[in-house]
Amino acid sequence: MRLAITSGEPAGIGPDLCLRLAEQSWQDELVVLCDQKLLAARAKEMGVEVSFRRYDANEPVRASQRGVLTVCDIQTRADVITGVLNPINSDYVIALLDRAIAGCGSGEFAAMVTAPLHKGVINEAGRAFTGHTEYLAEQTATPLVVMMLAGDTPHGLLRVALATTHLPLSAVSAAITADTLTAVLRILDHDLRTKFGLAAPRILVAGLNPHAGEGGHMGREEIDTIIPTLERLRTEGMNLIGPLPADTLFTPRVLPQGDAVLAMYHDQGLAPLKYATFGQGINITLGLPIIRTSVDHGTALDLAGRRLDGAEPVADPGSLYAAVTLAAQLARKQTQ
Ligand SMILES: NC(=O)c1ccc[n+]([C@@H]2O[C@H](COP(=O)([O-])OP(=O)(O)OC[C@H]3O[C@@H](n4cnc5c(N)ncnc54)[C@H](O)[C@@H]3O)[C@@H](O)[C@H]2O)c1
Ligand SMILES: N[C@H](C(=O)O)[C@H](O)COP(=O)(O)O
Repeated sequence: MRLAITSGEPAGIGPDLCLRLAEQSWQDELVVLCDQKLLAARAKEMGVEVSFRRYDANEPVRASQRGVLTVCDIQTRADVITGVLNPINSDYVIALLDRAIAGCGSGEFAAMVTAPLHKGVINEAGRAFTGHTEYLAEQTATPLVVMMLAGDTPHGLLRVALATTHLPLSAVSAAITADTLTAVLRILDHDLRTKFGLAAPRILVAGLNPHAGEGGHMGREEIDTIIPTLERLRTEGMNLIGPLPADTLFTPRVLPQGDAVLAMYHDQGLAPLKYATFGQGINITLGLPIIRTSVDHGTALDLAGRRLDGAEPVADPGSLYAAVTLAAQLARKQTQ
């Protein structure tokens, strides 16, 4: 298998983590999409010993050797200062994504894995951009996709999908309609079956309001939208539990009752997930025609370029390793 790894924001930890993929060998060919000059400079800064092999799409797919990084060289638009954002390089970040999406679409790559980018600096460069998830949906002409993050906790694997993604909190209620909730739950149920092999996935659905609305006394979204939608989808055979009060949903007694949680908005679901799994979890876009996984963290500008000599904390590559491993598993499953 050949997997594309986009290195993300050049001033952040994406290039550092990509370099650290070469700390082990991989069964698959990992092709890092990055400016090779930037990787060489960052390796020097971090004290990493690695050699680079230029990617050639016409060569046969090969396993990745420890100590060697295969690089699809795409040049930054301006010199990179580690830890310092530069809007001029936003086009470069987008070019990495476009190259990976095109390669996944043509079959050149079996999957894409994304290192973190910085949404703010891309907007500052004049491009409306809310995240990989939404960009991938747009670029693959997919009307709706679902963001799901997952990671191991002491109580078992936790999967959290989101009914809404990157939007202001003030816009969340209006975004939760019967139609969108229905579409999100259909994608989640379908992909839990097909991608994760769950024959009858049990989905714990969070309410939106405190105490799931307290019978309508603390908000009506549960009564007006969520409950009727869940009832309708249950008649189609979906195993849906809820709406449950979100504050006690993420507790060891409730979580084992489901295979995944559907949270109504970003921080409702991701705050408990990251509390339990940060640095080791993965992000996957469900409902896409291509396979895309990602890390569970952002650009961590404060950690970029740190030397690996143990003198100070460095970015943990665990989540990128987990995202690559999952992408390869899903790609393999798809070809079986
Ligand atoms: N997949 C992605 O592209 C992705 C995911 C999350 C956030 N972001 C973006 O990243 C930017 C910065 O976001 P933020 O500051 O909210 O979150 P962040 O994850 O970059 O940083 C939050 C904290 O976690 C630490 N941290 C992050 N990754 C780490 C790692 N691998 N190992 C050890 N510590 C780590 C940071 O040093 C910081 O203290 C924003 O633009 C955000 O939108 C991108
Ligand atoms: N919501 C994600 C998180 O908090 O980890 C993150 O912002 C990444 O989103 P995209 O994969 O859509 O860029």
